[in-house]
Amino acid sequence: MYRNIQREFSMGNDFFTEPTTPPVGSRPSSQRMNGDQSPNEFSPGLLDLHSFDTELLPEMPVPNLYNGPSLYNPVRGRSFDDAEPYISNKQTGGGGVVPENELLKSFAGDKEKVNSVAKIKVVVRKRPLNKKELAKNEEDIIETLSNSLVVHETKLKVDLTEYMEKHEFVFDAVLNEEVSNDEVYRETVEPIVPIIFQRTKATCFAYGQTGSGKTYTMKPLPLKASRDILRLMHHTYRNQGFHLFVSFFEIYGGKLYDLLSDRKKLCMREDGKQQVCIVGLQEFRVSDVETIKELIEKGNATRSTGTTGANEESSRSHAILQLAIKRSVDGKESKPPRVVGKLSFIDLAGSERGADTTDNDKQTRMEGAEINKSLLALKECIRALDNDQGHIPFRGSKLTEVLRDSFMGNSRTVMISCISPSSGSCEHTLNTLRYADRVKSLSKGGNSKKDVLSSTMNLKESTAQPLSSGLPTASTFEDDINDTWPDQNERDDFNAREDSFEQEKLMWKKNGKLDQYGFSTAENKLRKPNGQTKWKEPVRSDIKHSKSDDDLNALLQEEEDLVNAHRKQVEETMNIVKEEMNLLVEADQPGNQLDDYISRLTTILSQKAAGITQLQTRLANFQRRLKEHNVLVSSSGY
Ligand SMILES: Nc1ncnc2c1ncn2[C@@H]1O[C@H](COP(=O)(O)OP(=O)(O)OP(=O)(O)O)[C@@H](O)[C@H]1O
Repeated sequence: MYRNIQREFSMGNDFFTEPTTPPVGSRPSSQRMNGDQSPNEFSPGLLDLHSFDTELLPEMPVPNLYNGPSLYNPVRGRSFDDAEPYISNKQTGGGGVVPENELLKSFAGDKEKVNSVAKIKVVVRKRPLNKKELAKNEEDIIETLSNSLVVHETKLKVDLTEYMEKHEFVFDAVLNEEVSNDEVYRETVEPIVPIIFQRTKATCFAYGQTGSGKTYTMKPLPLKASRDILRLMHHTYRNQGFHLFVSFFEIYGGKLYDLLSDRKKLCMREDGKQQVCIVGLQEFRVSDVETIKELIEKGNATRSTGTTGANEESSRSHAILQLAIKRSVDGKESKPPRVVGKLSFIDLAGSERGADTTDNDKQTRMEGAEINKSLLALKECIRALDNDQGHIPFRGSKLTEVLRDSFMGNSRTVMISCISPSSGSCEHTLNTLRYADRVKSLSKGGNSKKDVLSSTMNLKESTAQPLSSGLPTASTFEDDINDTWPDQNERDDFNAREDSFEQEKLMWKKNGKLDQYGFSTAENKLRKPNGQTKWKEPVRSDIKHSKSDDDLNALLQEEEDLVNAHRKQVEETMNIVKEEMNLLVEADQPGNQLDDYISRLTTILSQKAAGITQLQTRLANFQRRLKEHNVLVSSSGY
């Protein structure tokens, strides 16, 4: 009776009203991966923080890419050294032919279609079995259909015989192992490219266990998106003062590092208007694809990697690549351009880091804890946004703090859940799919509250960037600090610490060796939890990180624990019920032993009661904690 458990989730039919690409089909995986293939494509991805000026632009016309011949030549053979931060506004030459891009074309002149792009889209991508998995005779347990998939989990009965449990999930799209990166782009990012010219911020992130294909999936996306963005800028929006900016940074162990500036440590600050700024982040103004490619390659090469049992090239950091579209005010280059829209790509660290770190050192375990915290907080933020919750728990982690403005207002989110097909990864795969499912099931499409939030938050760009200077945001943020930090001592203190940090970095460069993670040893000492950083984070009177943040983190963790305990209890109950069924069958047999029946039934009932009581206690404790923090408004409110 309980051999097959089917979980069904309804699919939000709210994504594209008229998909221009046919649903990507799937077959049982006959095709296997020929070893660990390295993508022959470059770059991974990343994110941004400058809010944008909602009043800057009138309603923009929806782009029509196909007016006139292409002047855009993506390859210009420019070396990275030529790419100064803030590259001058050279038009590209050449006569490359713009390939047909059906989806972008379909947006032309149809604002309704722009609005119809759902707020949240959840896509699953299954990779092929790799060499190691094949060598271990691991099986492909994922059966994919057009927008659903079934996980075939092998389980053991009490008598140790095997049985199959099926878990079925439905998402906006399911991409099987035969789907190319081009198709992934068409399904995920391409639909949102045109709307970032419409004062929209969009975020695309990949989630999944180590080695599931996040980097492989994310790498090509920013470049493909840049191509389409430049195409729009060079045709539809030609001579309209639009510029494309690229930045690339990572969050490692809760700290920010600039991947385009020698892993320079960055500070994230929030001003009184709750606008988030990254102090010192280099932004490069770009006008051709080749330069973007070089920047992305440089960032990827700088990204932290470490070795784990699951994936030797495993990434321990969240990498955030942002493409910002800015526009000069009144088309005049003398004034700093303002952000119109932004597309952020986030290649998240492996989702199971905590579980994978038992054999590693303390620092690795701490990294795992930090990663888990941020993934949990990310889910909570998406959930809160779609639940119309007044309070969005951005401060649950550095990742969500940094993403804050990308989730506010007229935003779009695309989540790509990457999964391994192998039987050995079944548990992690189910966790990934449950995470994706929770994000999806919370998505309701339109959400008026978010728009209310955006207008009340007064989203304005806080880090004006001088068009002519080519300077990164650091210098301009100083002005912002001077404006918003009334206390001169605090400002001096902050500046002194920044100077000291820069000097120390020079010394590391001179003397230091890089450690296995690509960090200098000196930098590691700075980061070590026991040694504590040599200076504290700049203290701002209007930033309250302290207790409320800790409380929030603890609550988020408790909630996750409760859900896990519930899941475990359901599984245990099912096992017990199976045992009961067997007992009843035996009781019907002639000559059964009454004593045996009574004693086994007693045990079974006690087990059931104990499980329920345990869960009730945990639930009551959690409800009490929520009430203490004024989170729970009704018994079903959270
Ligand atoms: N769809 C795919 N087709 C072919 N090869 C793939 C695919 N997805 C992943 N791979 C290969 O699997 C290996 C692991 O992928 P990848 O590095 O992208 O994993 P990851 O999820 O980013 O891992 P980590 O979290 O540790 O960084 C790589 O060798 C990659 O080339």
